[in-house]
Amino acid sequence: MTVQDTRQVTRADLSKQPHDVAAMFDNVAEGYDRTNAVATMGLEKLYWRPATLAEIAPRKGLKILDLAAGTGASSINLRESGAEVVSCDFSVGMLTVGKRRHPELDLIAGDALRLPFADESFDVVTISWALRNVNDVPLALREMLRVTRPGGRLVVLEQSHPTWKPFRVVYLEYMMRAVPAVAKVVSTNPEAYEYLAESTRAWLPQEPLARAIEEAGWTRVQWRNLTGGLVAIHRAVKPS
Ligand SMILES: C[S@@+](CC[C@H](N)C(=O)[O-])C[C@H]1O[C@@H](n2cnc3c(N)ncnc32)[C@H](O)[C@@H]1O
Repeated sequence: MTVQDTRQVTRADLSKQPHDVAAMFDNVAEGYDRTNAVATMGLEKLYWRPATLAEIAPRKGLKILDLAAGTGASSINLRESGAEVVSCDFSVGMLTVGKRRHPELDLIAGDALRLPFADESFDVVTISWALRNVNDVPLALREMLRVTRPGGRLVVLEQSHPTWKPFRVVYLEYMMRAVPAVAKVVSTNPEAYEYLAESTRAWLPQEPLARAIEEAGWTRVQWRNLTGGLVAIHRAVKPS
């Protein structure tokens, strides 16, 4: 075992090394759902997740992959619709908490860059607050395309860039810098929230992300801004 293997990784950096990202989420797993609720001032539960659910339009008969599903917070409502839901993540810590909170979920350990699923296995693939964390976004988008059936859909929920410039500057330059301070009060691992803020500031705005999705082979790419672009939902279809 190397020194690298034994150290406690409390946060990843913008190179998003998979080992560091997984270890960071292992460390925040227990408090993840609570910190999310506080840091988003309830918007996550009240608005952003329901809006994403509406885009996915889950129903009985659909087979849905919730990629990077973490503690299952993004999967549970999908499952309640009667759809068949597979939740995949590479943080065993997040999956362990997810299994304890939602024993009914079908949780599978796997890497977004090398999905453990056959081609064309799913009707819909969705990924919430996680595409930003992979270190090869085009490869992740191609992997999601591979496991989706022709005509199947992609739905991505992600932090984004506010559309009104004055607010964008305040949000990205000031409010994002306050996230670690809030996390110090509500999280046992505030360093991870420094990463959240940095990765949000460095993340692709709406249009470049739409282009990246298209370049990966998806068609009919569209997006919808929520709360002035604080988050955005991108959707696309796999060519038939
Ligand atoms: C911010 S959490 C989001 C969890 C969940 N989707 C939600 O909406 O609450 C990001 C998740 O992405 C996972 N993740 C990041 N990169 C990944 C990868 N390459 N493969 C699988 N999971 C990954 C992390 O382990 C973490 O659980």
